[in-house]
Amino acid sequence: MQRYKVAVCQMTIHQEKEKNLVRAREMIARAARQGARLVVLPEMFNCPYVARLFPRYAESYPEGPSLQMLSRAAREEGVYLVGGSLPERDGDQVYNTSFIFAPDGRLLGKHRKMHLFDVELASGLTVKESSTIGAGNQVTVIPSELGDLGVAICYDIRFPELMRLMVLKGARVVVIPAAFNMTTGPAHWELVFRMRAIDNQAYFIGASPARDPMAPYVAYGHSLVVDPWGNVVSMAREGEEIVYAEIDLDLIEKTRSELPLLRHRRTDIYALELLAP
Ligand SMILES: NC(=O)CCC(=O)C(=O)O
Repeated sequence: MQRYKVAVCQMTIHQEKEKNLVRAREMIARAARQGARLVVLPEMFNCPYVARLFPRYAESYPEGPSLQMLSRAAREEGVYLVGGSLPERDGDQVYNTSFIFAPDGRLLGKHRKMHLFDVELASGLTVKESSTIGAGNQVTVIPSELGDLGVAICYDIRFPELMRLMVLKGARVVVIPAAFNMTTGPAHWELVFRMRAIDNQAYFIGASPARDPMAPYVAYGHSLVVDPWGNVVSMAREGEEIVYAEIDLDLIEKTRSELPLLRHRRTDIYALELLAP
């Protein structure tokens, strides 16, 4: 499929998990009715973005209610679904994980956030994801008829090595469930998505929660789709909404043939090496 519609669901996240599942399900249905083939939810879509709460909301695959809902929604609506992320329990460990489903409800793959957001910003914002969750160690690229999908989570986008590894593994559309905040969002959100798209000549899609000024962590919003030339094709404002964009896979080839950055890399001089399996 060379052209298709993507829908990015910028949903408000509530304390109650059940409310989040109902809202996500409604938005997926609405996106499908508008003709979206790929639907994307934000980071930690089923729980507030508060590290100490992650274990309480954590679920295991396949029985977790959020995971059941995602699989069923993908099947009932006939869409590819990047289910944002949620706290995933695996034995004693919890991860910040994105699960990706096919239109028949099958799990296509998952990405565990690789770079944990542990920061103390001068604005007063302190986050320590590593206090409750573990880091993933896999580069995630999912073959699909929509063009191979690279998936990473929020802070992961700041690491150009990971983005480039995904693209070298074939990713043409990179999907990033995310939740930048009111300090880093205005400064870096749009820039970093545009820059990664320009570097890699691929589509970059960022899905944020809607901004809730009363939340313990205030998300920036501004979910967006950036094309391989670095143009912002579509961008949300701060409130709850679904933004749509057309993905045109031919534009990737066109951009790469006009400006062959990937071919012009001096791999005789430097290398990017994947050390983990
Ligand atoms: N949830 C996150 O990883 C936040 C990352 C972030 O805000 C950033 O600036 O990077």
